[in-house]
Amino acid sequence: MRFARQTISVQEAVDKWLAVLPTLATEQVNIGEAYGRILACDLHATHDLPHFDRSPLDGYAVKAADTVTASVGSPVALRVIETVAAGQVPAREVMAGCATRIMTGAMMPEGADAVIMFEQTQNPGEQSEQVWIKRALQPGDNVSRRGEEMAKGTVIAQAGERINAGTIAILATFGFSRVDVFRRPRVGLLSTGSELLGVDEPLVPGKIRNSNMAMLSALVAEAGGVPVCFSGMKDELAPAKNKISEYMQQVDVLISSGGVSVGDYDVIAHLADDPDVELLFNRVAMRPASPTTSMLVAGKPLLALSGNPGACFLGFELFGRTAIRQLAGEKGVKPPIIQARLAVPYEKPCPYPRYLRGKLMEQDSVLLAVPDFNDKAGNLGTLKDSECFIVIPAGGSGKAVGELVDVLAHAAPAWRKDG
Ligand SMILES: Nc1nc2c(c(=O)[nH]1)N[C@H]1C(S)=C(S)[C@@H](COP(=O)(O)OP(=O)(O)OC[C@H]3O[C@@H](n4cnc5c(N)ncnc54)[C@H](O)[C@@H]3O)O[C@H]1N2
Ligand code: MOO
Ligand SMILES: [Mg+2]
Repeated sequence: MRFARQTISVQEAVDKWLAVLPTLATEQVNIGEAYGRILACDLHATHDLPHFDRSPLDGYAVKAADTVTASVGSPVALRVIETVAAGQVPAREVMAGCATRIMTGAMMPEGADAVIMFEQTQNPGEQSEQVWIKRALQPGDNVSRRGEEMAKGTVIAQAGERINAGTIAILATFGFSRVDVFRRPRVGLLSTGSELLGVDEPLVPGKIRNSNMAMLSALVAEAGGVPVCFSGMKDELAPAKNKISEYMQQVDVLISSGGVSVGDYDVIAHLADDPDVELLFNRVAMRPASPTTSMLVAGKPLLALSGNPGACFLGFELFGRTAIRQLAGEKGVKPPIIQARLAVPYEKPCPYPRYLRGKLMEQDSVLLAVPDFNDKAGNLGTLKDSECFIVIPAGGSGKAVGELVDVLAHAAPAWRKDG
């Protein structure tokens, strides 16, 4: 099994992997904790929006018919009968020849069918009993009608949507102080490698500090999962098998790093021979991260990423992030592929599509993809700068400068990052 591997495409592998993931239960949370969670049911408008006719301007509510002859040279005089602030209910009906002084957001008085802004009136002093209208209005001018934006019952958000600040505004408007969301997936993290030291341990010859575990924990949290960090495993098969079975009981999905290649001590690769393991794939047509493996262990999903930090990062973005988002109930989790022009040539031929980390930038209205040439799978210094993967197709001799390439964006572009 370790050596005889069947290679499948990234697309096939992602589909196979996502297909085995369960759907998680739902729970109710307060609106204050809903940001970033995934809605578990469709939400409908509980009332018309707005739910009363209102003024979108500071001005005067009038009968449009009273203003038909009004112009700058020949303004029309109306009698001001009342002032209405936002939050108040008008007391008086606007009759012919009258106007109500009205503020932005205030309820329209009966009888009025248009609003004129202060700037198009004359002598609009607060105490004035008369106002001169300098413009003719049509019925409905400058009035936000009841239900204009949404009618009661309209679907305002759908199950599977990630709740962002805009969703929160809608929830608040319609009085949803509690909301049904999917439970956050518990994501077990496991590193394999007898060479791994804790972050606070001193270096000794032949050993390295465990960076994948810390990186994956951050990536899992970023994707909306709850990272559950298990203690690292030595490259010893029998204890590794027991530990993996035990850990899997405690989480919705287990993500491991290392031990997936063909080395003598690659424990995850050996695991695939176990009778209660259903292997989904153990070789994907891509570089790096081709040995990325996934399997069901006693029915539970295990994503085994390769130990090389760059490959681990890419494997997480393609399979880990999508899995966490799908487990969390989100719809449309596959990263959209956009096209950009290659900013510099990439002329290395490759038997598999190569996923180059890079950045996106705009120059003269053209979207440019700028590869990171620190692309050895074992390198990690520039992972922090990665905004996207630039896909160089298999075969041929790479791509020339200016050629269109597929790009998978995975992080906020630099202009959206905090700080
Ligand atoms: N004969 C072959 N050898 C290798 C092949 C191959 O096809 N034939 N594939 C190579 C490729 S591609 C990759 S990727 C790696 C995959 O390695 P593993 O997933 O088995 O990972 P390890 O062997 O455990 O480690 C690889 C590398 O990464 C370092 N590492 C491991 N874990 C961590 C961690 N938690 N934090 C930081 N760095 C880590 C480890 O020390 C190794 O240097 O196999 C190639 N070999
Ligand atoms: O898949 Mo490996 O990460 O190319 O080194
Ligand atoms: Mg190995």
